[in-house]
Amino acid sequence: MSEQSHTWRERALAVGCAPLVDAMMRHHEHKADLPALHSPAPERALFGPAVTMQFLPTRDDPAVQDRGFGDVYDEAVRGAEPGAVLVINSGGYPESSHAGGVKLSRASRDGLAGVLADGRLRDFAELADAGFATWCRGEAVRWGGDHVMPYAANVAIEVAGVTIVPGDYVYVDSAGGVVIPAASMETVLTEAETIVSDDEGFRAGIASGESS
Ligand SMILES: O=C([O-])CC(=O)C(=O)O
Ligand SMILES: [Mg+2]
Repeated sequence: MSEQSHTWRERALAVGCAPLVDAMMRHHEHKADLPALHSPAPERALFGPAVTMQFLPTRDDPAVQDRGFGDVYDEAVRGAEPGAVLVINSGGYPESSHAGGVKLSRASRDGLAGVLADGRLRDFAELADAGFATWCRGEAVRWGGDHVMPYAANVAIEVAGVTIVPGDYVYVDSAGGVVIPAASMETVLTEAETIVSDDEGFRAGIASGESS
């Protein structure tokens, strides 16, 4: 992870999700917040620059080629910095499995910060022991390859009604998530820190009876 990303990670974890969402809303008009998601290790927050895998509904004819998870994954992470976040869209089937412990063991090998999937994932017990953070729509037991297939790497994708482009910074914890354009990171973090310190002031005012 670059020095810059490392510093931003520390600062993002210190402020948490809601202040980051508030700060995004002060600087951008588009929706950037993600709803609360599921994780095999919910105490592990996820932060880092996005690489993307675009899933599509499965087709069984040669007009749309199923490239396989490994090929699309390798293309997505090629050149990514350690500490990147693999982001996967639903392909229209958020209840179907998009990957599991075996496919995602690549994220440990490549030093990713973790995975954000707008679909379900298999093997939560395995993923809980992996050295990265995982957030998704829930656990699946059934293979999902007859519903969705990985199609393209590092294109813009949609997750929970939010556009994510490669290089955006993604933050997810047990409260929910937020997607921050790289060019806005410094501004949004500084704003979020101001919101946290303002909130401390409001709380003190309420406790002392000075604030109505
Ligand atoms: O079989 C699948 O597609 C997903 C899975 O369980 C794994 O990657 O371990
Ligand atoms: Mg499995």
